[in-house]
Amino acid sequence: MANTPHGGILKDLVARDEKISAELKEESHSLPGIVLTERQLCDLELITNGGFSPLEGFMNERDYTSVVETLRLADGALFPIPITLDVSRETVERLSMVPGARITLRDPRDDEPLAIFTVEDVYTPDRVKEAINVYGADDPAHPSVSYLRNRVQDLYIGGKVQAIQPPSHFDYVALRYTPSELRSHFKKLSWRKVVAFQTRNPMHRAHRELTVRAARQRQANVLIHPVVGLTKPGDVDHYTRVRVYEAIMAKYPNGMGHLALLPLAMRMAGPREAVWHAIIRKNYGATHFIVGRDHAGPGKNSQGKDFYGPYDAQDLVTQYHDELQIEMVPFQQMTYLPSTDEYQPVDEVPKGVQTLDISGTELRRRLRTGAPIPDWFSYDAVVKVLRESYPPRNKQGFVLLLTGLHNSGKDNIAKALQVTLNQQGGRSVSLLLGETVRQELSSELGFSAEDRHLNAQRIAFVAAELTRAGAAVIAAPIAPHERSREAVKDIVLQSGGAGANFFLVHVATPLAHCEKSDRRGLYAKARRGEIKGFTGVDDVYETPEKADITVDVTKQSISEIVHSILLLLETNALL
Ligand SMILES: Nc1ncnc2c1ncn2[C@@H]1O[C@H](COP(=O)(O)OS(=O)(=O)O)[C@@H](OP(=O)(O)O)[C@H]1O
Repeated sequence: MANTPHGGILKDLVARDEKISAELKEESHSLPGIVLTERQLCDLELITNGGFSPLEGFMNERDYTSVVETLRLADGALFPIPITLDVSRETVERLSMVPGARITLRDPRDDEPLAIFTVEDVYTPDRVKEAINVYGADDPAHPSVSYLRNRVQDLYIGGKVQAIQPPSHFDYVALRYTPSELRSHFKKLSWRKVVAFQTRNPMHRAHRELTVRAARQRQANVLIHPVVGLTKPGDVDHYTRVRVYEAIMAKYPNGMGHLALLPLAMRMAGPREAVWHAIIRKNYGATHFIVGRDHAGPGKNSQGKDFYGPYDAQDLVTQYHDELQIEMVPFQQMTYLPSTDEYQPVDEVPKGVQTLDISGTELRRRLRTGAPIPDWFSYDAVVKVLRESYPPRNKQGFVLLLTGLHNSGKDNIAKALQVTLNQQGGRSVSLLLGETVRQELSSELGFSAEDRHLNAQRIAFVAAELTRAGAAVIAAPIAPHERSREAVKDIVLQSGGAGANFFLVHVATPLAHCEKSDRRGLYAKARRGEIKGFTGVDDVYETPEKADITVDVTKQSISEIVHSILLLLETNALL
């Protein structure tokens, strides 16, 4: 038997409105619409599937103020996190959002109408109070306070929603359960007690041991219920995590555990968030809920101290225990005992018995360097998934941007490097010579500063896509402007995936040499005025301010230069 939903009734608005969804959809086409943010989309999904029961919409001013001040809705029901729909003043005016107005809420990914919202009120939130009461401090080091200050729009609109359809998902569809679906699943399997485990991190053996132990002690089953909506910036992406969870489910005793994904936008609100998580798990039918040490903690504040005490979350959940009607299971820190090859709660290990642990930082280091991760810590299948997503440096992609004057030798260095890297093997090597790019990608561009910048950005786009797939990219445009070279670096580092690396090589061969040895005669043509705006003749080449390495073919042979670039890669552990 699944647990009773919070407030007694599961507010499955999708099921409630199913009979009129076709009419609602028809109506939505003629209504003004707003495109939701990613966070609002996650919130709407949980409002309409019943995960946020007893909510039936976004909070009006009375509920919002009451939640911020007392952790309760205006009718007294416990609900610790404000669920609000923020819009700009301009939108409120443009769409005439007055009480009674109906508005279509649209999916930001495909513009599909998801719900119709009826405006109850429009109000100005007290952001400072919201930050202090909900997150504990008006400190922008807290990701939700920073979000509140920088991303949240001026006004909140309160009101109920009618569901047209749930947001569509194309990833891990079979693992996405609504509260009703999960409840049916528990019923089908005759699960009476279910211990839910919240996580936003990859799971290893210690997590498996602690959840199995929690379930055995209570003769319950386990629901692994990870968040795949929005988590803390910098977390492991959910694609990787779900593959990890799938791998670890196979390690549970037969029939004990079930994996379901939760499309929640976390707020990292520590104690209040733990109470909220308990309510959500109750709505999904769980009878027990594991609350961690520093549960949903955002890390350090701007003074370098933790935002919340390690047990604040457990204390607050305990405080509301009677109302919550879900049993809190305090997270037990598990540690490995090599002498008996088993895990035990840290506080139950007899004095003098050796224990082993690997910290998160150490694990990341081992993944980065390819160092072994022992069997006692994790499972081969889990490590394999993590290694695929976080390849060690010698498998990561990189971009070498060779910049220099025409005929500076950059093309010859690039080609020689390509051959040398191909000889080493292990990565596919791509060469983006200036002239090739001009022919294949930028044939309509000229040599104005703007066109050169655009050309550089196209190179960066291609290079980032290739590095993300683990390739070595050698790009050799003239790239005469600092701004363009910086742009290439930014694009590669931002879009090139977790392990993108960028190096700037300045081929600083003096102009006189470039010109004298130019067998194609381009400099001569430029001097005669037959080519206008030629770099080094009548157009500027800005010397790079921060090259990783500077080379010059009048001082070194091509093979010496290639060797020094290989040493640069070697020093960075990329070879
Ligand atoms: N006005 C002018 N200035 C500079 N270069 C010129 C110009 N017109 C044509 N070319 C030839 O175009 C080749 C490719 O230039 P790039 O795309 O590398 O230049 S840039 O990075 O966009 O500045 C470049 O060849 P490489 O230096 O061999 O790549 C030049 O030969």
